Amino acid sequence: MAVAVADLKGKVPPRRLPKEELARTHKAHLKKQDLTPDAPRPVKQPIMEEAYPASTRPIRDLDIISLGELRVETHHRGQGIIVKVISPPYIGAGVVSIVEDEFGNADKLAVYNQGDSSILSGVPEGCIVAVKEPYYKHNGAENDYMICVDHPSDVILLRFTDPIIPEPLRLGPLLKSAEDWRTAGDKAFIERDFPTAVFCYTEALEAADEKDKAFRAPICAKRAGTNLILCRYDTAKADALASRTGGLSDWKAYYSAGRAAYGLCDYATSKVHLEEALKINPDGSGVRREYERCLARLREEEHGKYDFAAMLDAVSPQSVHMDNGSFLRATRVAESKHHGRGLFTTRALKAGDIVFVEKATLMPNQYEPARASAALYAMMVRQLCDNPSLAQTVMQLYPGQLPYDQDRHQEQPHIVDGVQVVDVFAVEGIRTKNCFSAPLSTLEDTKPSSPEGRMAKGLWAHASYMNHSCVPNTMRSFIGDMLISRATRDIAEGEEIFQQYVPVRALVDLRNAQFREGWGFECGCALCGGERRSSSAMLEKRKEALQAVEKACNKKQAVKAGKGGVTGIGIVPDATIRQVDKLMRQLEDLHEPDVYGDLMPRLTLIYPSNWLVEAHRGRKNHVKVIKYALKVLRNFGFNVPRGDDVATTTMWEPGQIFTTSPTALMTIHVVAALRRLAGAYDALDQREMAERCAVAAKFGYTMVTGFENDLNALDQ
Ligand SMILES: C[S@@+](CC[C@H](N)C(=O)[O-])C[C@H]1O[C@@H](n2cnc3c(N)ncnc32)[C@H](O)[C@@H]1O
Repeated sequence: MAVAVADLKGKVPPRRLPKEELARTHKAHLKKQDLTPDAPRPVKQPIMEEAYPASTRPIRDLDIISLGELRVETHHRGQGIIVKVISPPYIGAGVVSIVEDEFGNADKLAVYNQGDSSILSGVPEGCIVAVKEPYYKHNGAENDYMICVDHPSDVILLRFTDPIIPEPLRLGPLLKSAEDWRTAGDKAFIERDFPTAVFCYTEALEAADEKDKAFRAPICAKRAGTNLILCRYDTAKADALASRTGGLSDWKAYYSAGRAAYGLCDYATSKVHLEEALKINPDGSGVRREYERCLARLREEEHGKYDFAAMLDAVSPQSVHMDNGSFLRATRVAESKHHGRGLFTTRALKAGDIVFVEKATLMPNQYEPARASAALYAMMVRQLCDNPSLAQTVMQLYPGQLPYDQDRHQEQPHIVDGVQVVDVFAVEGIRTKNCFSAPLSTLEDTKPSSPEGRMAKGLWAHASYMNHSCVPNTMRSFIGDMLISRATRDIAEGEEIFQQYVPVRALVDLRNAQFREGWGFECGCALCGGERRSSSAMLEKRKEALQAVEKACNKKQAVKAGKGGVTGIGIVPDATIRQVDKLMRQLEDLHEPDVYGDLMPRLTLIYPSNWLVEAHRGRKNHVKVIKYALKVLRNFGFNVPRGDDVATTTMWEPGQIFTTSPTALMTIHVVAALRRLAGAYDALDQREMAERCAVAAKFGYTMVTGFENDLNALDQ
């Protein structure tokens, strides 16, 4: 009779599939395996409800148990297993292999989240691995269980000579000498099997005499080069420096170390190494080129000056990783009164100024919405395993609530048993709380013709310290993997800077539900704080009034208020316009003066006021276009003239709205409204006002797209 799985939790199963049956089924799976080399490997994203911490204990501190002692649905804290892999791998979202312990017990081992740079991404047959604090899982079918490894640092590839390996599993050295391992490494390198090459070079170094510098140095150099190819920059740098002999060829060691530091975006260190290389080899044109490139990055870091137009030219769907440095020095991380840490200015900034420009810490070139999140997660895990210094930066970011304590503020990389500890649940928490969606370029994305939703997901570690506000003082834009943050109003030195995590919903309760759900906070910005003072009866009335006015607008063609701002809606009957106007006035009356005053944004009114701009534009009623475009600006919280009289509306300076509106919300729709104003003033022969509005629109468009651009892009 089958035993209920729930009854087995925490117990050794009474029966497991015998080794022969495991091997037979595995073979059948292997036969069906699709080994198309370029097919994207599915990613097993962690389920946060099942979160458990990565092992942080060295294998030598754990009690080694046999497979026969594994208990179902249990994390074996304080225990570990050592097993030999006795089957080829089945490669899917993870790698499934059959393993055997020293007593001849066999089981299935599923290893997830190993990157391609690791030899364990394929868990080769014959290798001996230790699994630290394993989880033993019921696999669905009767008597079918599996050891599941989510955290990549929980499985360790043991060296064949490691004394921890029990006698029956010992193979003895596979190759006889350090020279043999070096040759095997060279062969693997030529075959482009880089993880195996690194493994063999490591074995060669372990087998070689510690004092034999002449033998060791070239192997270190080869391992450095291989690690550079694998983007394992920390070890590449260490290997490169270890390959120095004090001779003339040391320029190569410094050159490789410089390139590795460049790969880590540590341009100051890169410069130091490249200067050493140039001292030895002043004529090396490759080194000189690399050095010049490094100096250009340092200038960007120092001055924040970029050729954005050239960057835009360089970006393409195939090439999104820009060769640029990050300008971060106008901001710094400090404690925030809103939550944890925040970003603060180190100098006063003017509206429109660059606040910071940051190259993505990690951003995969994946713009398919269905794949973008998984691609970022997989990249984070892989790169963090491969580069401990990067792990140190990323693991300090806010991970949200995990069911266990996680040591985030590490002074040093957390390396145990020679590998960086990577907790995949913490990584996933960090991803969800800190990542941004990024179009290939914001400029392209503002064009009405650009396709919807083509966004990559990325992580910008510095920007991650920014807290949210619904009426923020900065806005972000993208060119490839570069994030550009600009001030939307004047910001004093030492002021906290905020951004909108997502475009905010008009109704205070709906948008806060989204913040609670996505990020676990209630927004305390001026707008949310103010709107919470409205009675719930008033909130309800506004909701109903908004629905009524939206319904009236949508009776005719909806205003396309999408990415490119508002686009035309053709000729709308007078009666509809009158009805929308009336409903909008009713909605306006539901905004209490003591909550909204003259300048607090009234987000529910933006859609109908935009609609009325377009409706009057369709009828060439320029006076009304001006009236409603001014309302759009007012509803975003900008300080603009009130009233219907066009004469009074010639008495204002559109360029100043960005400096006189302390709680305004800057969006592409503001640019669109300024543009409509320019068009209407022009049609009314008020050239100077038209020009001023056009200049203000262009200024706003710089904030939106990150750099100066022609407004005509909005018509494409
Ligand atoms: C990207 S992090 C921002 C940096 C974070 N404050 C820290 O200490 O690392 C996002 C998290 O910050 C918090 N947060 C952001 N904006 C907030 C706000 N306006 N009020 C309260 N908490 C906020 C939320 O917990 C959110 O999940």
